[in-house]
Amino acid sequence: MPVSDYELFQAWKSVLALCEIGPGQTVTVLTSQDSNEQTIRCAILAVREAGAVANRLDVQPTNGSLSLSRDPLAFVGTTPLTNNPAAVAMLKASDLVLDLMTLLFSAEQHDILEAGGRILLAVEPPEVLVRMVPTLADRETVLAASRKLQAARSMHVTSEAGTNVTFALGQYPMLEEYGFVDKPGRWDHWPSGFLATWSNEGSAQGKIVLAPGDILLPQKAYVQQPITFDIENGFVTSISGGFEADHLRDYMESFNDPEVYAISHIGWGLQKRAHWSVLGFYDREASIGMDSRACAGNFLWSTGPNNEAGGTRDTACHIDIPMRNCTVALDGSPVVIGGKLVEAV
Ligand SMILES: O=c1ccc(O)c[nH]1
Repeated sequence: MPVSDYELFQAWKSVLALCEIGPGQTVTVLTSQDSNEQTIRCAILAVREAGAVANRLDVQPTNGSLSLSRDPLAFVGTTPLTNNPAAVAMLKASDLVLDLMTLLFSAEQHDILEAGGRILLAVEPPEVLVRMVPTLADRETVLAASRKLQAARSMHVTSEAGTNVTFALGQYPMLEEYGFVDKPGRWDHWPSGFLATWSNEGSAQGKIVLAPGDILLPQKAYVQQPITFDIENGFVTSISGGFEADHLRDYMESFNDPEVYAISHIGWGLQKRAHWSVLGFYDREASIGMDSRACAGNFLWSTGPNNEAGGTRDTACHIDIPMRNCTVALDGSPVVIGGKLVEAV
């Protein structure tokens, strides 16, 4: 169901205020062929309303003939900024980049952030953006959880379906996603509301069992039958189950890259305005599935790259797997029990 330009304009206004955008600053809206026209229009209006310079950089799409999925997060690493120094220079010269295209997991995103830039990704449909406009309370929730994760040296995840996996922690930074970029060098994603990190290299050990209703992204599917992942020394060593396991294996094997089986970010959802059921109401290509990634109480793990965290793995294949009904414990202390957040007392 659509939202009006007025609603989306107001949402962008509040996001830009949280990003502390004002007169004297320059914002570049980065777009490509799949960018949403209403989002572009309302973002630029809101930037001008804030008194900042509004530029638009439209880049040519890439990877279309390489990726087996049209989801922008299905094939990561190379982007229209790869080997495009003129475009990177413009974005580095901007105080804020509104990424309506998807740079996530690219070396160029890293370069721009390293140079002190700020990047806010926003590619979900306008009504999803409006429903989950970020708030200062979202930031407090994510940062409070992050303080616990930063202090932890191990994460243990279990479920009645049979998941029993451990991760050593401490080698990599936090991925704190609360929907706005309030300081130089920061990337964030609107909508979001979840926390993650990467497990220490080679440390993930155990088994993850998907139960019916757990989600595969970019497949945008609720699994209907169990899928079992054996995990040894930080890599998935086997994927077993029925048709969905075969389909996932076939897709990952198509990259012909052993790094696709590496464990990527691990964490849990904190956003109470995100809902598990949303995926079932959207066409596969209409959304990238942020409700599934952010909904409060999920255990979100993933496979593939760790360059986002300063690691060396930059495989193009990234699978995000949000799970229900898990118990997530940090050094033995649970933050999620049976798929429900442990509310801070
Ligand atoms: O916001 C995101 C989206 C996808 C992902 O893998 C991480 N963070």
